[in-house]
Amino acid sequence: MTAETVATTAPTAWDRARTLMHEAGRAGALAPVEVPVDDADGLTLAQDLVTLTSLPAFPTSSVDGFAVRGPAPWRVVGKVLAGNSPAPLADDGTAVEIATGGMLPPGADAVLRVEESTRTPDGRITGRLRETVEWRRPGEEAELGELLIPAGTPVDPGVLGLAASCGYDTLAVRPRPRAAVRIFGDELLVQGPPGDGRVRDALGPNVPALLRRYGCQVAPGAVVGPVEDTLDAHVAAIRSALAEADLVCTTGGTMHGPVDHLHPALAALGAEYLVNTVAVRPGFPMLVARVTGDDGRARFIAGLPGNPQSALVALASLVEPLLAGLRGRALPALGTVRLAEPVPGRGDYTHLALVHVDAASGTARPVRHVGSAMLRGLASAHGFAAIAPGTSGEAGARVPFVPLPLLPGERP
Ligand SMILES: Nc1nc2c(c(=O)[nH]1)N[C@H]1C(S)=C(S)[C@@H](COP(=O)(O)OP(=O)(O)OC[C@H]3O[C@@H](n4cnc5c(N)ncnc54)[C@H](O)[C@@H]3O)O[C@H]1N2
Ligand code: MOO
Repeated sequence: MTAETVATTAPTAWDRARTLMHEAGRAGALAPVEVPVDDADGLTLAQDLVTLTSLPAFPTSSVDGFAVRGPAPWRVVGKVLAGNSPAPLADDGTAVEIATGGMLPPGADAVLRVEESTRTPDGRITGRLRETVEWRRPGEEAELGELLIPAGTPVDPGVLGLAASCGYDTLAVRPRPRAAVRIFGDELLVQGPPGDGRVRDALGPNVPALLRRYGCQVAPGAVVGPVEDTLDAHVAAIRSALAEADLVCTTGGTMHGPVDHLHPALAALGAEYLVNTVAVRPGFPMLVARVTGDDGRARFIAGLPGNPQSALVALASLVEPLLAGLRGRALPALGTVRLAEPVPGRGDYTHLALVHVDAASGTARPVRHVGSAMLRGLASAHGFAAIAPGTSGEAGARVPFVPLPLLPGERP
């Protein structure tokens, strides 16, 4: 389907559109790069994390005390701190003082806790050994060569720590996709209150912030708008964005009004539609197209509708799965919520209804102010409850849930 085809094609079913986007992203997944472990947070593993040593790599005391050999009492013959490589304990009745994390000397057969030790009159130590083992044996956590985490897993601080602890200096990861944003609409103001037919650009601040939360890098200068409402200006704006980005998000102009130039601009750029309209409300005229660069690599253009809530629906429905694919990640799984109140369906379309989720009970309640031109409901919601085509959401029903990319502590 080329961009000459006007939107007379049937809209793609919403769940199908998510899968299509993820597949297209995977087909164009960004090439892996090798980065220092410290720089990998938030990226995606492009290699299996296989441990380079046993964990622990050597037997380590798990308490401060004495590593002993044979029966009590013991003569203290040395000291082992964490980081030392100790000499063997050669004789029964000897011990070394040992710190937590210290390597157990060969020959030691138990560790006595310092607080459970006493001195004998001749200066030896004695005490009753616990039944439990007071050191960690090599390989207890992982054996050398064991697969700890598979490629495709998001890297988070836990993964970083594990990678370092089992010997990695660098990791092969898929980088953050580079995103650019082009805002269309001559009616938009970029400062001051709206009035006299002009509205404030809400998407210039909103879309780049969301793209970052979906894992993109958005360079300074990568957000441009409002772009003049002419076809030439649209083509030039998208072309300059394609030169610097893996994903270009445009806002507005997805319909076929007198100043909606997106479709003709895509045709002029030789773009190929992957999805052109989706059977979802709000957000129906959303689209994603692909162009192949001179370097043979695919780049993507996501046409987000101008109505602000619809733009966000398009990000959550198409762009998030596309980015997951580009980053080498799995299609984000949808959780579910239980509806606290009925939510109407939207006929043949999926209805994405903004809801507030009660953290304790997991139940979802529709928020108010949810017109597609509104942002008030969005700013108080946790995500969208998805009401399938041909159904309506009954109170008590469990339905799929598309979360907004919120951080811990937001929207308590
Ligand atoms: N004849 C029809 N008209 C419309 C239909 C339809 O089916 N038939 N669908 C409506 C739907 S649904 C949507 S969604 C919008 C999509 O329109 P566009 O993507 O072409 O967007 P615009 O026309 O440029 O703008 C729509 C609306 O949003 C405001 N807007 C645009 N950009 C911003 C921004 N950055 N910040 C804040 N507000 C913005 C703009 O002023 C308009 O009010 O089309 C319907 N029309
Ligand atoms: O897609 Mo439009 O969302 O209903 O405003």
